[in-house]
Amino acid sequence: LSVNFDTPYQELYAPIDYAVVGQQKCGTSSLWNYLREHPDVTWHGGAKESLYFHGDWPGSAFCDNQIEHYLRVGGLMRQLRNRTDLKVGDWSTSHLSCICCPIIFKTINPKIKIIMLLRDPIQRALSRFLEQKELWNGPYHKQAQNHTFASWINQDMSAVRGCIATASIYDTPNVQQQQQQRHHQRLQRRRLQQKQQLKLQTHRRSLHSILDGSSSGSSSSGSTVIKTESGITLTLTPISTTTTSAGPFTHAATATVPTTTDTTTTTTIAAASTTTTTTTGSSYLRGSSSPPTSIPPSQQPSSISSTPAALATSSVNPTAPATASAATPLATSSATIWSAGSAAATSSTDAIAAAAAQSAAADAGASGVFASSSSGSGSVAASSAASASSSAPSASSASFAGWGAGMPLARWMEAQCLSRSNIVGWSAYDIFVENYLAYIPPEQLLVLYTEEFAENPLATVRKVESFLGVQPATYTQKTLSTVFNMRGCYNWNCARHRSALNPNSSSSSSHIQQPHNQAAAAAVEGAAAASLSATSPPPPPDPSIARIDPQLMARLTAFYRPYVQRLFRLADMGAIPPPPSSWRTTYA
Ligand SMILES: Nc1ncnc2c1ncn2[C@@H]1O[C@H](COP(=O)(O)OS(=O)(=O)O)[C@@H](OP(=O)(O)O)[C@H]1O
Repeated sequence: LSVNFDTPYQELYAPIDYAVVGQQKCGTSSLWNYLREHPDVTWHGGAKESLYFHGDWPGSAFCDNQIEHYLRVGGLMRQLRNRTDLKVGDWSTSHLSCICCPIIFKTINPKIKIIMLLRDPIQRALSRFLEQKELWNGPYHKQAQNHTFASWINQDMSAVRGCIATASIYDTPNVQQQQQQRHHQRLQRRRLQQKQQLKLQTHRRSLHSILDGSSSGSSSSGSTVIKTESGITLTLTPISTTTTSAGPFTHAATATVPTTTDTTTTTTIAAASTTTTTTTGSSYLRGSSSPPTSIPPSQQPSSISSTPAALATSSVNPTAPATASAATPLATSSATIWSAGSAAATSSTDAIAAAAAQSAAADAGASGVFASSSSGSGSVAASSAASASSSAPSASSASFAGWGAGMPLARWMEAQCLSRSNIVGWSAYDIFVENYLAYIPPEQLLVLYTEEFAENPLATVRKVESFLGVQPATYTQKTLSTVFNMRGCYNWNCARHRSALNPNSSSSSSHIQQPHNQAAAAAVEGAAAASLSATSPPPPPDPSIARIDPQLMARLTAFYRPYVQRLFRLADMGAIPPPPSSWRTTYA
C-alpha cells in the first residue's frame, strides 16, 4: 500500500461519484464484474452490494446509518489505489426500492450519477423467487422455502394488493388541502381576470384610436388600410351592400395579426358597418360588453368615413375553461363579431380576441391555444402552439413527486407496500424511478435495460463509461462473455459463458426467460419443492422446460400493467429511455 500523505483529506474523502442502485436480479453482477477491469472505476467497500442504507430483506431500512463512516469507506478506496481521480461508486441492488435513498444520495453529493438496470418485471420477479428458493438456508431467504412460484405469487400479490388498497384510502386530499387548493385556484382566477382586463383595455384603446381617426389610415384602390398600435392591420374593402338585423354593411374588414416576429396571420374578421358614426363606434367600444342588436336608422351615415365604424366588440370570459395546456392555464378569449352575416363574417374569432389571446400566451411564456375561426379564410389559430400544448411535458419542465418532496401520503404508503416485497413489489419500477427523479435530474440518471445488456454487453458498458466520464477501456472477451449470478449459480466461482443463458433470454422478442434447470422448473411449475442447496453444482440448462402457467402470466401481466405504462409515460417525457418494445406489447 502506497499512500500519498500529501493528498488533501477532503479530496481523498470526497463523497462517492456514482451509485448503481439496482434493480436486483437485472444483471448488475455482470456489469460490476465487467467494470472491475476498468482502471478508473472502483466501488464503495470490499465488494459489490454495500447495502449501506437498505438491505434486501424485509424491514431493513438503514437510512440513519452513519454518514461519516460511509465517507471514510469511499476514501479508503481512493487511498488503497493512491488516486483521487478514481470514480468511486456504491453498488447496492436494494437501493432502488429504498424510499429514503434518493434524498440521501442527493445530500451526499448533489452531482452524483445514478445508474439503474431494469428488466422485464415478471422475469425479474421469477429470477428473485428462484434465487430465494435456492438460498433458503441462508440467513435472510427463508420465505420462499415451501412455495412454488405460483403459490408464492398468490400469497405475495394479494398481500401487496391489500396493502395498496389500504393506502388508497388516504388518496383523498384532506379538508385542509382542499381549502388550500380552492384558495389557490381563486387567486389564479383573479390574476387571470386582471391580466385579461388589461389586455382588453389595451386593444380597446387601439381600436378607439382608430375610430377617433388618430391612427394612420390610407386608401388604395377603394380599400382602406389602418394600422393599430398593437400591429394589427385592418383592410376595409367595399362590398355590395348587405343588410342584416344589425344594419346595412358596405365593407368587408380583414385583419392581419402578427403571430411571431417574422410571420403574420391574416383573417377576414367581419364585414364593416357603415351604419354608425365615429362617435357611436367609440362609445360602443368603450362602454358596451355586447353588440347592439340593431342600429337606429337615425344613426346610420350614408357613406363610410375615413375610419370604420365599430367593427366588433370583445367579450372576455376569464373563467372559461382553458384550451391551453394544463400547465399554462389561459382563459379563452372570445369575441362576438358584429357582422354582416357573410361567410367570412361568421368567424367566431376577431382580431382583437386573437391578439389578446396571443399576447396573453406570450406573457405566460408558454404555448397557448388561440380561439380559432371556423371560416376558411379566418384562422388565427396558432397550430404550433396547439400541438405543443397537447404533447407530454418535457422531463426538464415536469416536477416529480419524491419522498419528502411532494409525494402524497397515499403514494408513499403504496411505495412502502412495494418496497417491502422484494419478489413482486420490486418489479414495480415506476414509483421508485420517479422518487429518484424528484431529486436527481434526468441528465444525472442512466437507465439501462437488461434486454439490451444481454444483446450487446459491450455497448451497455460503453454507455456507462461515457456517463461516468471515463475513457473507454479494453475488456477481455472472456469477461464480456461471462454471465454472473445467473439462476442456479449464486456464487462467483460458477459464473458461466453467455451461451449458457437460455436462448430465449437473449432475444428481445421472447423476453420471458425460463428456468435453467429442472429443480428451478419444478419450483415454477408447482411440482414437489425440490431440495436445493447453495452448494450443489448447478445442473446444465434445459431448454425444454415448460413455461410459466398462462393463467399466472395473465395475473402477473395485469398486476404490472399500470406500473409499466407509467414507466412508458416517463419515457415519453424524455426522463428515461424507452423500455424495450416487447414490454409495450406484453403490458399493453
Ligand atoms: N449479460 C446478461 N444478459 C442477460 N441476463 C443477465 C446478464 N447478466 C446477468 N444476467 C441475469 O441477471 C440475473 C442476475 O442479476 P443480478 O446480477 O443483478 O442479481 S443480484 O441482484 O446481484 O443478485 C440473472 O437472471 P436469472 O438467470 O434469470 O436468475 C442472470 O442470468
